[in-house]
Amino acid sequence: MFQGSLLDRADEAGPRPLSEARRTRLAHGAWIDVLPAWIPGADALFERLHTSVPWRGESRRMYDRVVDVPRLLSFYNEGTELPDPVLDEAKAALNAHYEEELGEPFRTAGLCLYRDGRDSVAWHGDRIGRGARADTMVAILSVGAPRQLLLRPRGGGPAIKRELGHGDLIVMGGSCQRTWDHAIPKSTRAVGPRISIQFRPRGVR
Ligand SMILES: O=C(O)CCC(=O)C(=O)O
Ligand SMILES: [Fe+2]
Repeated sequence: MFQGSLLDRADEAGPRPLSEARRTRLAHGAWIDVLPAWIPGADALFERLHTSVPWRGESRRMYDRVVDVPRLLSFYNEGTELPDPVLDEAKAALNAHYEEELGEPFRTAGLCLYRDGRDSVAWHGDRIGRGARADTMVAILSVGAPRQLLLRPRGGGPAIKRELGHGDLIVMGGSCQRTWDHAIPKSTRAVGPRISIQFRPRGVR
């Protein structure tokens, strides 16, 4: 389906079919699919997103203080144009592969920019919406510097770790958002910027 598409780059291997993603079943009905180096042209995509996305800082109330969220954000709701055609193609490919299992399409895209190792996301599940109650999927495309994604069962138990590298895809599925938490920890090493693109169905945040 990518023939002649924007994801094709003559100088690189073509995009890997999503059927090559490896599924790991986790406890409590959660699973992750991982497909390293999913998209070609990741360098150019990173550069375009880094410069053209209207990145915003956010602050959140934490107990009695207001603190800056340690990353920059940009959210593309359904019905709004994605910031890059490669993201439209990525979403279409994800829907072609996952929509039947998911029961609905991915519709929104949340983008995060981790400027360096001090940026992070704390332990959480995507439970603002339906992910708190129902099985769902969150598909994350990473570009830029590799960072660790940690996952741990909410009820306690050891964490698992996956390095998310340039062009990699991870899909969290099943009960993952309500029975597991995930985090991108800060890194004390010198790391360059990373952009993550999270595709979610309607009503999942
Ligand atoms: O940056 C990532 O890969 C994870 C981001 C995340 O968990 C979120 O925005 O909910
Ligand atoms: Fe998340």
